[in-house]
Amino acid sequence: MATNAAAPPCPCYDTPEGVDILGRYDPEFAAILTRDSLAFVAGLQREFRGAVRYAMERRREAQRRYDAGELPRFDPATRPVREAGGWACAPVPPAIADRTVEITGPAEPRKMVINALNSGAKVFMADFEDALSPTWENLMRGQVNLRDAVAGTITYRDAARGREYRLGDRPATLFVRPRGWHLPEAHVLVDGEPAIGCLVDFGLYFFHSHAAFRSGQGAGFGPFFYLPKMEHSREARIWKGVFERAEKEAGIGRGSIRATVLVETLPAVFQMEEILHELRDHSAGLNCGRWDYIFSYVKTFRARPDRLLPDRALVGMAQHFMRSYSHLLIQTCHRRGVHAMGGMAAQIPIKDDAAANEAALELVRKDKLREVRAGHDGTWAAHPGLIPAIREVFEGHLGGRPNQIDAAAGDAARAGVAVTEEDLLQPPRGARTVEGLRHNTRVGVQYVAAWLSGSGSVPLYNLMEDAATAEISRVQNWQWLRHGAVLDAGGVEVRATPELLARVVEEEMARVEAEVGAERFRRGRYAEAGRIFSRQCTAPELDDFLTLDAYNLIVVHHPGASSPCKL
Ligand SMILES: CC(=O)SCCNC(=O)CCNC(=O)[C@H](O)C(C)(C)COP(=O)(O)OP(=O)(O)OC[C@H]1O[C@@H](n2cnc3c(N)ncnc32)[C@H](O)[C@@H]1OP(=O)(O)O
Ligand SMILES: O=CC(=O)O
Ligand SMILES: [Mg+2]
Repeated sequence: MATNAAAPPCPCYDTPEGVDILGRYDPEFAAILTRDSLAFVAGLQREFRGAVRYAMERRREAQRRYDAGELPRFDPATRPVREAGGWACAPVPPAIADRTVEITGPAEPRKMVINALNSGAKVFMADFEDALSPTWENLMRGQVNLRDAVAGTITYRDAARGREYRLGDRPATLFVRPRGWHLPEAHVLVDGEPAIGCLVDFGLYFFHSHAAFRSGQGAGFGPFFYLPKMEHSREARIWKGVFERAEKEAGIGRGSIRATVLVETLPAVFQMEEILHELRDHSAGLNCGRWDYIFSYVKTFRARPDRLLPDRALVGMAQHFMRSYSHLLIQTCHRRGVHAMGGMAAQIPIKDDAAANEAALELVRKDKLREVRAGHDGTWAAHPGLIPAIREVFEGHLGGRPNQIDAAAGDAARAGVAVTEEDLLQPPRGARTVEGLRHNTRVGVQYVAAWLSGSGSVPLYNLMEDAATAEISRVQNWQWLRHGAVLDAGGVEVRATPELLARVVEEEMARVEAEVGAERFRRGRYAEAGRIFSRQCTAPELDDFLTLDAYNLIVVHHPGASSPCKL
C-alpha cells in the first residue's frame, strides 16, 4: 500500500461522523463523495457489515467441508422453496423486457462508456468488477461517468484523434455491476474499518442516479444491477436488505430496484431457486457467468486430485457440466418468470487478419446460437463489433419476441427437470498439456501486469481477458502443481512441479518481453506481475482471489484527504 505523504492537507472531502476518505482529493470526486452520499454508504455499512462478515465465514466453512471430501449439493432444508409451484418473481419491468444483446465493459474509461451506450445493444452493463481494476481513480471516475450517463450529459473529447463522443438517440439501458462481497474499499473508512467495496459502488451510484434513472431509462423502475460471485442465498438476502433500505431512504416503491444475479460459483448453482426466492421482488433473472464458474469449479475442488480440469481452452459450454448448468439456469428462471441470460464468448474482433476475424465471428455466432436454442433470453457481447452478428442470431431465433420466458421452449425445457447433482459436477474431459501451463502463465502474468497498471480488461491473443478468465489461469496452474498433474509435452509425459513452473515462467516472461518490446516491458509492471503470479501458483494455500491478494498494491493513501480539515 503506497502513502503519498506529500499531498497537501487541503482541500479535502466533507465527511460525516465516522467516515474517512483516504483517496486523492479531486473536485470532481468531491461532487460524488458528498456528506449525504457518504452518510448513505456508512448507513449501509453499519447495518449490513455483520451479515457480510458472517456470510464470508460461512463461505470459508463450506470450503473446509469441500476440502474434506463433501460435494456441493442441493440443500435438503430448502427443498420446499425449490419444489413449490406457487411463487414467481415480480413481473419484468417493461423497460427491460428485451435484453437480447447486452454489452459489458468497465465503468471507466469514459469514452468506452459512451461507446457502449451507443453500441446498439439493449443493455450496457457498466462494470466495477471483473472488467475494472479497482484503483481509486477508476472507481471515482467510473462514478462520475455513470452519473453523467444517467443524466444524459456524458461527453468526451479525444484530443489526439480530434473526436467528440456524445450519446446517440437510443442509448442502451444501464445496469451496474458492483464488486463482490469479499472485496474491501481501502480508500473509504467507516468507523475506522475499510468499507465493503460493493456497498461503496452501489451506494454512491444509487444515491446520485436513482431519481434520474427512474424518470428516464427505467420508466418508473430501477436502477438496475448485476450482482456477482455469490455463493449462497444468504448473500442474496443481504442484497435484498440493502435494496429495501435504499428504496426506503429514497422514498421509492419496494421492488423498484431490480437485479440480475450472476450464477458464477459452483455452490450457487445449487441455490438458484433460493436466490430468486430471496430476491423475488427485486429480481431481473439470472446470468451464466461462465468464466468465474469455471474458476469456482477448480477452487471448490482444489483439494481433489480426481477433479483436475483439462486445458483451459477445452473447458467450453459443450462440456456436460457446463451445458447442465446453463439448462438448469434456464429452467429455473423461466419457471419463476424472469430472464435467463447467457454469458460471454471470449472472442473479440481481429483487426489485421480478415480470415481469422471471420473465424472468430463464426465461433461467437455458434456460441450464441447454442444459447438461444437452449432457451436463453439474451446474452453478452464483449465488444461493439460483435453486436450485429449476435443480434442477428438472437433476433432471428426469437422472431420479434422480446424474450422467451413464457415459451417453455428450447433445449433446456426439452431436457425436462432432469438436471441432477451428478450432471452439474461431472468432471470435464480433455488433455492437460505443458502448452496449457504455458498459456495460463503467459496470459496470467500479462493480465496481472495490466491490472496493476489500472486496466481490468485487456485483449490478449485475440481474446478478451478479465479478472475471471485470469483466475482460471491462476487456479488451474495451482491445482496442477498441487497434485503433481501429469501433463502432455508433445507426446512425452511430464509432471507439474514448482521447478517446471519456474522454467515456464522464465521462458514465458522472455516471450512476453519479445512480444511487447523491451521498452514497454520495462515501463510496465511485468516483472512484478511475474513474481506475484508465480507466488500465487505455488502458494501452500490457494489464495481466495487474485484481486484480493494483489489489492494492497493498487491502494494509494493520501492522508488528510478528509480529516481533520472539513470544507
Ligand atoms: C468474464 C466477464 O465478466 S465478461 C464481462 C467483463 N469483461 C468485459 O466487460 C470486457 C469488455 N471488453 C473490453 O474491455 C474490450 O473490448 C477489450 C479490452 C477486450 C478490447 O478493447 P480494445 O483493445 O479497446 O478494442 P478495440 O481497439 O478493438 O476497440 C475499438 C473501439 O471499440 C470500443 N470498445 C471496445 N470494447 C468495448 C466495450 N466493451 N464497450 C464499449 N466500447 C468498446 C473501443 O473503446 C474503441 O473505440 P474507439 O474506436 O472510439 O476508440
Ligand atoms: O462475469 C462473468 C463471468 O463469466 O465470470
Ligand atoms: Mg464473473
